[in-house]
Amino acid sequence: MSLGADNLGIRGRLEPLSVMFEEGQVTAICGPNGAGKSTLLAALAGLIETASGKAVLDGEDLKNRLPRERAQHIGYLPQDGETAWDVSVRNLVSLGRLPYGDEAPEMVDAALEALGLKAHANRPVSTLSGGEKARALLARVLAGQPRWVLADEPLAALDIGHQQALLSYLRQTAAAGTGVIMVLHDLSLAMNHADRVLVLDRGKLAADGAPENALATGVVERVWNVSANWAGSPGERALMVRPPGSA
Ligand SMILES: Nc1ncnc2c1ncn2[C@@H]1O[C@H](COP(=O)(O)OP(=O)(O)OP(=O)(O)O)[C@@H](O)[C@H]1O
Repeated sequence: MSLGADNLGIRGRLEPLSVMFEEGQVTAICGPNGAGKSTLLAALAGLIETASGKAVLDGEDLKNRLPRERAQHIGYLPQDGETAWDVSVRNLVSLGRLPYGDEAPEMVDAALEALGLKAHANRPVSTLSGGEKARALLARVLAGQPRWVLADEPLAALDIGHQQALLSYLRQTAAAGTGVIMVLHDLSLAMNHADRVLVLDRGKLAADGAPENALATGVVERVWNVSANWAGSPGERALMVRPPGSA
């Protein structure tokens, strides 16, 4: 059971790269703005036409899978996700069951619970705050119980309490065998919560490995062009970034 990129390239956005992801792992994709993180994630979900190579699911070209089958395996949360209709939160989350053609209320309830949305279930999505809406969109993905969760900056709009709750839920999901791949800008969260980190820089893979290696100070300084060092101990690291020109 695997998902990966086989010499996958997107002209002008991502140099051809080959990488395999493992189920049961939480992988963070990091890198500066424009590095190609969203492009890679969308290509792994089969949503972008590739210039070279392919996305591969269980050894087979993802293009050969029917869209419905693809959606059953891969749950994709885009950056700045939008909702097409102003439905209730519960109905939005139920849409995550579409690939299965059922409403599986117990899975919808579990997703609402996991994202702390039970109290909001009957509210129209248009009345939610930015962070609540981000959680509702992620709950829709989780309600489908995909084997792969591909989430583009799922934590960006969340307060620190909801960030931690979501990270621990994703960790549990991974422990149950799901592959979690997420784009993260917060390098401390990636360092403390990912099993593996991919660093992209200007469309190329700059580092790939355990967080302590892939996000080593030298990599951070070179790729993000900042002066930085890690404080704290493993699992509780914080990135200290110094302003340009300071000693
Ligand atoms: N639809 C598109 N057509 C052409 N170029 C695009 C398109 N979307 C993104 N790009 C370009 O591809 C490159 C990679 O973009 P991508 O969105 O993957 O970066 P990112 O690492 O996710 O950045 P950010 O951190 O800003 O979200 C950028 O130079 C971007 O301008």
